[in-house]
Amino acid sequence: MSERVILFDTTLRDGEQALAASLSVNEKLQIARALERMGIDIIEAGFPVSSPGDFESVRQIAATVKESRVCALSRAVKGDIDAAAEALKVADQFRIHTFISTSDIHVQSKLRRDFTQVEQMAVDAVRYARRFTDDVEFSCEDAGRTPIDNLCRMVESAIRAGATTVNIPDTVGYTTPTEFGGIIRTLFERVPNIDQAVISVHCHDDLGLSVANSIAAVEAGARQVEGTINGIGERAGNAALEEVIMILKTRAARFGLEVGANPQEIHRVSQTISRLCNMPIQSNKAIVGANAFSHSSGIHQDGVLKSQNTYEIMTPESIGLGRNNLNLTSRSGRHVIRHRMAEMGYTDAEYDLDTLYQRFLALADKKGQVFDYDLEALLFFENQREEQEQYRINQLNVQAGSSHFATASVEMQIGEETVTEAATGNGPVDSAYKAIARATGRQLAIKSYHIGAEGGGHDALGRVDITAEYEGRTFHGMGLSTDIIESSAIALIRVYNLIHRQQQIEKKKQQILEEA
Ligand SMILES: CC(=O)SCCNC(=O)CCNC(=O)[C@H](O)C(C)(C)COP(=O)(O)OP(=O)(O)OC[C@H]1O[C@@H](n2cnc3c(N)ncnc32)[C@H](O)[C@@H]1OP(=O)(O)O
Ligand SMILES: CC(C)C(=O)C(=O)O
Ligand SMILES: [Mg+2]
Repeated sequence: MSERVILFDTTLRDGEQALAASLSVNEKLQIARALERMGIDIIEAGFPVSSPGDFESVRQIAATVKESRVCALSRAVKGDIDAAAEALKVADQFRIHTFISTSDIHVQSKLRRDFTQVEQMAVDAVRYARRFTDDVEFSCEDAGRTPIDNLCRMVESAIRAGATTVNIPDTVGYTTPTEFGGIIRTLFERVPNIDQAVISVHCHDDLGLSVANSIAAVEAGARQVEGTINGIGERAGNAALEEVIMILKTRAARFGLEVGANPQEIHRVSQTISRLCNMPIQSNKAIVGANAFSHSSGIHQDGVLKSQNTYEIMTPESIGLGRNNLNLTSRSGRHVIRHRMAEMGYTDAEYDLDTLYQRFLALADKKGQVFDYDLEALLFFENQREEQEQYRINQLNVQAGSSHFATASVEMQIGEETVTEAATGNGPVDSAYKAIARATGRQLAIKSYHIGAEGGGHDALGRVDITAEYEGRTFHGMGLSTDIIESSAIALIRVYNLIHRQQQIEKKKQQILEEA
């Protein structure tokens, strides 16, 4: 049997570090479940010591995800490791990932210590983490700029202390493929106990080389690759895992390495993450960009018509595109909806068929044909609704024309109370937002507002993404509807509910502190 490359996804940790607004617990759970369905080996769910919200999402992911191993990050600090272990302990098996910098610049300027002290901190942290689990990963932060003698010394010490995976990050995306592959090769040549741990890599994209560096490392013997879906992450991002997967699959004959993930899930996972993270995908992005499988020029089109492999090294079907040939309309029944959901990987337990079907019919009546992404959008909103208990819109009416102010009236449910308000504004969205703000009694600063379309053609769903600031924190809300004003209102209500939930979490934390 061939060797295996372990896939480690850090979308929920490194990826989330780069978002304008943090994800809610439910959004993180939805992403974790999509990654699990895709067959990712290790899911880094967060950095529990960093906030009560992150702690709670790691805890819930550890309690829910069964097929992938859940991991959490900690500095080489006891309190961080305690928080990670506490959040993860609901799972039967879990990984603690602890790290500390090894490069001269980080050791001296950031940690303000010498290398020997840092080495001792790493050893202590790994030993301490091993008290909670036998799966401990240690990362040498900024390994790409670390003098090779120090790197070899740190890797050897971490393994001796009990690290079962040692990760070599190119934290600032500084190295080139030949250089980075050379570092991994040197570790294999010089570290005497290296065969007692899996060697992992974690590359950043500052010079656009993260995937190339990861592949060079695999060629040199690394057997875990860390990355994120769509390459999101700190600054220019992390290695895009979908690219790593498709390189190892498409060029399987060259690498001869097994990868567990199901590539047919790639398109959907990528779309889900882009939508929830409010991170659009550039159209020419490899594998998941809108143009990745389209052919524009005559000579190419002629070639593809004669034989697809003239210009396609992989098929769109291989990443889960274009598998649906059953039209979904208001004449469709529950069986086909269930069939499509199962094809997309959703189990019956993950949604309520009757509720989804009723919402599907309402959409099909408005829109005609309904596509897979519409079903996913409906499910996404069903999940959001479950969370949205504090603020709800009962009715929203807007009047707008070219010659006068727009007027909006809204009836809202705020907890147990029904509140009615009205406002005028510069346009329909402005007036609706003012009426909603009056009803809630909370003023937000809207920092960005984007309208887009989900799906193609004039009957696409209108999608609105907003970011809004409240008391120094940024929140992201997304709304989808056939009516763009409704989408705008849904996005805003989502933000109000996120603020409410954040305040509940803070309150709970305060209570725990007071009781302690
Ligand atoms: C390369 C990476 O992606 S690393 C992960 C980055 N992710 C994040 O930082 C997101 C989560 N971070 C946080 O929530 C906060 O930064 C916390 C909770 C971890 C720490 O917050 P604070 O205690 O306020 O410290 P702050 O972030 O300002 O500074 C970091 C401190 O940790 C130290 N530190 C940094 N990395 C490590 C490490 N791996 N091990 C031990 N100490 C470390 C720094 O030297 C600094 O210490 P100092 O206060 O003695 O100077
Ligand atoms: C915490 C480590 C693995 C990291 O994200 C990095 O070095 O980029
Ligand atoms: Mg990183």
